[in-house]
Amino acid sequence: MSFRIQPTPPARPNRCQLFGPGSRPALFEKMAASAADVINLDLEDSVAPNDKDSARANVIAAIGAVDWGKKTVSVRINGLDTPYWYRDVVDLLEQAGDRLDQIMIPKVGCAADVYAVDALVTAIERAKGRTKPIAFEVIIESAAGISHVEEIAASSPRLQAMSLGAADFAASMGMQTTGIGGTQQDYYMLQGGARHWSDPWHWVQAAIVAACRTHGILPVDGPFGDFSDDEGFRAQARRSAVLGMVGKWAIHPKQIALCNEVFTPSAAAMAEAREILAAMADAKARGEGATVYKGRLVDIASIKQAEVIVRQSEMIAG
Ligand SMILES: CC(C)(COP(=O)(O)OP(=O)(O)OC[C@H]1O[C@@H](n2cnc3c(N)ncnc32)[C@H](O)[C@@H]1OP(=O)(O)O)[C@@H](O)C(=O)NCCC(=O)NCCSC(=O)C[C@H](O)C(=O)O
Ligand SMILES: [Mg+2]
Repeated sequence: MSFRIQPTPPARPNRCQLFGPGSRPALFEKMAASAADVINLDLEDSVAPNDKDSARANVIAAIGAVDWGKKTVSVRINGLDTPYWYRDVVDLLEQAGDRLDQIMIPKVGCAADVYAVDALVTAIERAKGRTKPIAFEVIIESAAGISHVEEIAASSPRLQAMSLGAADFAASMGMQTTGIGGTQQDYYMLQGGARHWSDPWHWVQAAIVAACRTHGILPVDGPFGDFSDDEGFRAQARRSAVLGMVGKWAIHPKQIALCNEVFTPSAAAMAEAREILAAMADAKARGEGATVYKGRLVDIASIKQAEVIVRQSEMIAG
């Protein structure tokens, strides 16, 4: 146990991050009208190289023109291994108005990647007199990224969220799959001739959650490619929520309600959390640190567990 108090992550809903290509401006109003908490306007991998300049211009215009309501507005810039990223940052910071909340940095491999973007953003903010600091979110989607996940989580006070990008991650790791997240047919164990599927994303998600929780960052699950498979999405999202992730990406509007369903504590979960808090308040009044709730042990750690559910629910309710 450390004497340091675990930092609290940003208190904003992040159940669903809806992506849309910057090269499809016809989608922007639909994204704004959706029930997603975070909007990710993409300049990176959903935009073809010939469309990079026009996509950037579309996004800058839309940030000011569209009514985004209370959503967090984030733009995914191009990777630091491309010739596009510096122009993304310069044009966004110089031309987009204050409605821009966040920049998403893809394919982060080490803390210095975030430092480089931070230096450029800081210089432009000062030069242009921008008073609202731009927040960062990063994607862990490479072998280097997961190897350096803890230093990345500690890399900048601007950093608010960290996502797993399962597609690029799989490619970087040389994983034998073309699926984006979810069950992998060949990842199973045999017992008595029966196949038991395991979760190849589990270890990387757990590493991301631990790094995020250590540094007060929101851990987020990335894309689930098969947007026709609602049950597959739910299963993946539920596993992520149990591991401590606060939300997931939607790459199609069909997935927004699924995200919100899984990452909003249910009425039953809330009722149980409140009952545990009440049981522990009674125990405290009796001078006890532990008691029995529905036939099982609850103690002072149970208060913290119940408070996670209550805080999530209250924050979402606003
Ligand atoms: C996946 C899509 C290309 C599908 O587009 P489309 O064929 O137009 O879908 P539908 O015809 O089924 O659309 C039905 C209606 O919904 C609207 N729509 C579609 N997409 C969106 C959206 N993203 N936001 C809001 N509204 C949307 C359509 O206009 C239809 O509306 P209507 O006609 O009025 O009924 C497309 O969804 C898409 O481009 N999705 C986002 C792709 C993206 O951004 N990808 C990047 C993130 S994933 C990634 O990069 C991998 C990651 O980095 C990793 O490494 O893992
Ligand atoms: Mg990617």
